[in-house]
Amino acid sequence: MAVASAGQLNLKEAPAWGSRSINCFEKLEQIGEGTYGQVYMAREIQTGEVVALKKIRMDNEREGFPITAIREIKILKKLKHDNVIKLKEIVTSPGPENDEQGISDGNKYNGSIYMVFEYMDHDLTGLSDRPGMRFSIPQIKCYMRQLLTGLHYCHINQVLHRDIKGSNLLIDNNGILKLADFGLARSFCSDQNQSLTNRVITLWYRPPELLLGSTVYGPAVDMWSVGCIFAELLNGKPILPGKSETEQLNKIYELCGSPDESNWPGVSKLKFWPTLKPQRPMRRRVKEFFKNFDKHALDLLEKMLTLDPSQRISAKDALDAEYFWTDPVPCAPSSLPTYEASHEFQTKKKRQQQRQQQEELAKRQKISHPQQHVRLPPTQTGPGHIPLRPGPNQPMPNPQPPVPVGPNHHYAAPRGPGGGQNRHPQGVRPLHAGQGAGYNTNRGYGGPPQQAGGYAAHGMGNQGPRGGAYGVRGAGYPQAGSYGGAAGGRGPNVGGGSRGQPFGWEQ
Ligand SMILES: Nc1ncnc2c1ncn2[C@@H]1O[C@H](COP(=O)(O)OP(=O)(O)OP(=O)(O)O)[C@@H](O)[C@H]1O
Repeated sequence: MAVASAGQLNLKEAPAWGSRSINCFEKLEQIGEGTYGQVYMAREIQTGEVVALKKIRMDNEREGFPITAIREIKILKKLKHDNVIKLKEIVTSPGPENDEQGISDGNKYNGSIYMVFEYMDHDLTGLSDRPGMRFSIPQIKCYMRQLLTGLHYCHINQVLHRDIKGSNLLIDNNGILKLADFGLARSFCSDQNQSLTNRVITLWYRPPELLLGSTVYGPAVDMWSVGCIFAELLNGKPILPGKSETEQLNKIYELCGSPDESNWPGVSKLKFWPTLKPQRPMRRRVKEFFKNFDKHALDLLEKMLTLDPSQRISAKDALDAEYFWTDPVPCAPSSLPTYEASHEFQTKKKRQQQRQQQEELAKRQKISHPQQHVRLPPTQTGPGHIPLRPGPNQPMPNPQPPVPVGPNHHYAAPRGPGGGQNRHPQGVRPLHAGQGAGYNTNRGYGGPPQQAGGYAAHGMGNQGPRGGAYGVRGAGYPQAGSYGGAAGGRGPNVGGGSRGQPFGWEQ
């Protein structure tokens, strides 16, 4: 697997704009709806190849072509890795287009522009939300390792993703996971304290340094999000589903303890410290909240959810963590089961329809408790396998739900070496407001409601640094147990990346 050396990217080179028309493709169905525009599954007429078309929304753009799209194209043209989505080409439509209802897309620039991507069968959120879906521990390890491998590649190529969340992690039916949606990504210089906006990353996955107003930062911001995804996979639902930035920080304090100058030197100098600092000292309770996670999973999680970004584990070091090297080791992607296509947009739509039907039924029956959406924790068996009977390590109900994630939440029980459990939600996207903060890492790399607070919500081979082979599947693990929490959908993109705005000034 290609791991590019630092400096390999030339982000200044203009992307090669496609000369082909959208008419070379036949749209099959809509699979995504983002701040950016719609995403369609489509077929290339000549070759029959199935692709994903992402339409670049122009209607909000007072300043011409959106800078986020320019960044995404430039960055994706240069990133070439099995765990990063491949941008195949750009195509244009000759004139204004109509949607399925025949309504004009309102594009004052007449033509539309589409990014053509390789098609991926699922996103992690859509896959997780499939009814009855449960991941196995080797499967979670497999996804986590691919996520870290792709992110490590981005970081050594001086690209920050800045919107890691389940719906931006695409998975195909060969078990390959790819990082997607580079609309908020930025190139960064590890040796310069460039100021970047702190209004990035979907709220639930946003690290404390950004919430506290830091504008000089680096790869550690993505590693916080990875920690949230990891815990969510093991936990069965999002771990920090804040509804506002203040609530988000409070949830972080409750879980990770209160930051202070002793555990995070410099924290009290951050812009929003005076208003958003913890109201009382709180102790770190990660181990307590997730006591059913196995030891190696917890060790790694602790290092990802480290408050001080300069002490947070890097993607490279995470790949070396014992977690990935103890049984059950990550399974090979090709050994994972295949699933019917599942994208967040579709699973959400299906859920909405189901809810409506249930509400109607309840109205008719004068009962008002429509069923909540439930996510299941991981199994302890092989990938994708649903045991018929719970095993001895069935997850125990948490006596006191640690993180305010929802009613009836049960955590999966610890299992043998290396186990975890999982599942998750989503968040909101920040608007780029403005600048960035410092990032002081000692490390090698240069080191969610959906909108809140005025933001627009809106290979494998995958070997880690140790290069080991995939191996053992975790056969014979006991089932992780039932998971009762309501998944609560994907959270607010509160303050996530600012996509729907004029962007020229955003960092
Ligand atoms: N290459 C692809 N293959 C299959 N599905 C895709 C692909 N790219 C995107 N999608 C689907 O479309 C959704 C939205 O895509 P993307 O995140 O790139 O758009 P966006 O406008 O930036 O959305 P958001 O504002 O939610 O981040 C994804 O979550 C995924 O379900």
